[in-house]
Amino acid sequence: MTANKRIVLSSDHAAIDLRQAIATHIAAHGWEVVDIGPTTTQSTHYPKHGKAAARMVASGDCGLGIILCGTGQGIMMAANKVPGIRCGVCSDAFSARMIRQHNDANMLSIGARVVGEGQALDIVDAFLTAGFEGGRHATRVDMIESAED
Ligand SMILES: O=C(CO)[C@H](O)[C@H](O)COP(=O)(O)O
Repeated sequence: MTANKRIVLSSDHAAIDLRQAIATHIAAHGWEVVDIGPTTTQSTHYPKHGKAAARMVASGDCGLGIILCGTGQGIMMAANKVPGIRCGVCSDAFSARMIRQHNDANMLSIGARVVGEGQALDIVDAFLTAGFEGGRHATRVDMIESAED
């Protein structure tokens, strides 16, 4: 669990409807949603949306972030270029729980062309209710965060 209950959401054009469904769902569960768009299905470029959301998490403005594109892959790659971001793509709830418990992920990426709304909401719930376990996993996360060799 994170103390900062502000969560940033963003996507590209492929995931507008699913992003809005997720925003409604998590707002109903006590999260302060910061939805930075976009709001239309006009074609756009996922890297700028992924990086914008990632910067809000990296700065501490938001405790967590959820980002989406068609597969979840491209926007995840862009977010992970921002220092301090650990973002995983998940298509199942088990993985979403584990990226919090073992990897201390601070962002979740979902593919709107991969999973349906019900599955996506299960993934989001798993991500938001799990907490980092620390211990041996902290050693490994520190290794991720250390300078590349
Ligand atoms: O999944 C994505 C990136 O990983 C994008 O959503 C996808 O590439 C967009 O494709 P298109 O411009 O054909 O809608």
